[in-house]
Amino acid sequence: MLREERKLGRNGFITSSHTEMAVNRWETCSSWTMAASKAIMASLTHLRPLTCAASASGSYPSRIVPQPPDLIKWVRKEGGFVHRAVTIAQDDTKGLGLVASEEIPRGTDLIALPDHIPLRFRSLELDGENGLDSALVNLAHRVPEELWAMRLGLKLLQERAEIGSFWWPYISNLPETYSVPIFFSGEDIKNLQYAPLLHQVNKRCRFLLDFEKEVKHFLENLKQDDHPFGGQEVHASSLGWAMSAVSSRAFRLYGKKLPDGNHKNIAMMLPLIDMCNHSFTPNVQIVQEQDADNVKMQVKVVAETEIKQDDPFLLNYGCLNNDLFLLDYGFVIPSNPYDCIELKYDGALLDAASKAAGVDSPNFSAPTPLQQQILSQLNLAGEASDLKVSLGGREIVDGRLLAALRVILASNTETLQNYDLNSLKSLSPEAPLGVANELAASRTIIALCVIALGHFPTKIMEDESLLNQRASGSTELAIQFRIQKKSVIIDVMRHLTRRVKLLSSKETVPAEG
Ligand SMILES: C[S@@+](CC[C@H](N)C(=O)[O-])C[C@H]1O[C@@H](n2cnc3c(N)ncnc32)[C@H](O)[C@@H]1O
Repeated sequence: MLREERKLGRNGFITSSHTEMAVNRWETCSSWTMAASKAIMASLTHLRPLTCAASASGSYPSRIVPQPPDLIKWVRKEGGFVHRAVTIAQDDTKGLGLVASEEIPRGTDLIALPDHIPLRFRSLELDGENGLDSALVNLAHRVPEELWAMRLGLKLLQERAEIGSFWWPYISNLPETYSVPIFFSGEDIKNLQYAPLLHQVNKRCRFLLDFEKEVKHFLENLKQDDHPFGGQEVHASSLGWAMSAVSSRAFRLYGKKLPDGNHKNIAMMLPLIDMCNHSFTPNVQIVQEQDADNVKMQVKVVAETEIKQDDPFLLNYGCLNNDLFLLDYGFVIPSNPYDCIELKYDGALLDAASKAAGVDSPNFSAPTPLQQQILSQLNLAGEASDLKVSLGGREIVDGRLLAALRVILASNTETLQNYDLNSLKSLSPEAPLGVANELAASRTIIALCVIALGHFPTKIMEDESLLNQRASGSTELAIQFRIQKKSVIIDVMRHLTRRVKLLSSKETVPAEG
């Protein structure tokens, strides 16, 4: 069957091949914090459509078509259930969202989507090689697993291109543009000031630019009938649009039960349900119901609390740090309790921090065999070591980093003979290796924070005054992101300063002879 195709026009589907590679040097961060001290950044910015005005600060991206069909009506027409109190409304800062038009008791079913409404990549799930999808399946297999959003994105692009697609009423309601950093200008990527995120953005841009070439080459040799996008070219910008649409809206739900009893995770886009915005204190949740044969599945949204009239319906997208919120969803959460900064465990750096904290000749660079053995158990030494550690988040200090600091700063290594790894990793009020050791470890972390802050080229006050000037949406987002990173560091310093004060008051003054 020859399928009718819709032109992949406008937004994200620019036919220009002028993909610019913004090459920047990352000069502000030394290797200890950063995976890449000189990151080459590829930016998709010049593929962004001129009409695009997405930003996190109140101007909303338009939808794919100016007046898309009524999504609620469509879901009902297709056999889904939508509670009469569910309405779509504009939020001040979050784009469109779902709002309650009347009070709703806890436990009420709000939306139910039958099995055929979610948009998923079924032939990929089956690993099928059949029919019209085979070219698409083949392309999807070239996408690394960690970029699962691009796999489903290929299916979304195909449906977007096809006139008469079942999902057109849903797709036409999708935002035309996304505020994720792959679409930032090179300058705004630099404005993030945080190399681990730059590294991720760079990786995604590189992937999209390379994948564009791979897709083009693959499609060149296909017959028109087998072409997944109706003969149309696909560019990095359209691939980026699709990847962002999926990463910011898709859910990974239970799929088929595997022979080992576990369920396969299946990514799917849930029309209407994906209009719910995020909160760490949600009032609705997603419930999945499988039929008896485990073949068909219904996805529901249920009120988790009582919901007042005019309240938004809010889902928790996950306990994520701001790197993931920005990369996948294009927004940053102020005072996010899960935000953290990433550091590399590095002996020379920790020696420097310890010295700055007043420790005499610390030996992070030359641990004793017993210390080395404990570092290996912490996975901070040895062949398969993982040197990424973090500050901030729920843990405040990464347990592995804390344990390593305590162990290396132990003045009497005999105290290590009967160590308990769990108590060494815990920032409980106890000082597992004594008060003096705890003080040295806490002060070293404070010094580490000072060094980390010093690597940001601007101070929070300067950032705040930049925010008060008129900036574009992506510049604002980048500045908000880096303010939050610096705030995480300051919060860790505050926490440890309080700890030092408390410990100092407990420290016994040695009696003079
Ligand atoms: C699943 S969609 C929710 C519906 C979306 N607001 C819309 O207009 O279609 C996720 C997107 O909503 C926005 N969003 C959701 N929760 C947010 C929040 N707490 N703060 C800012 N933006 C949010 C972000 O643009 C995010 O990528």
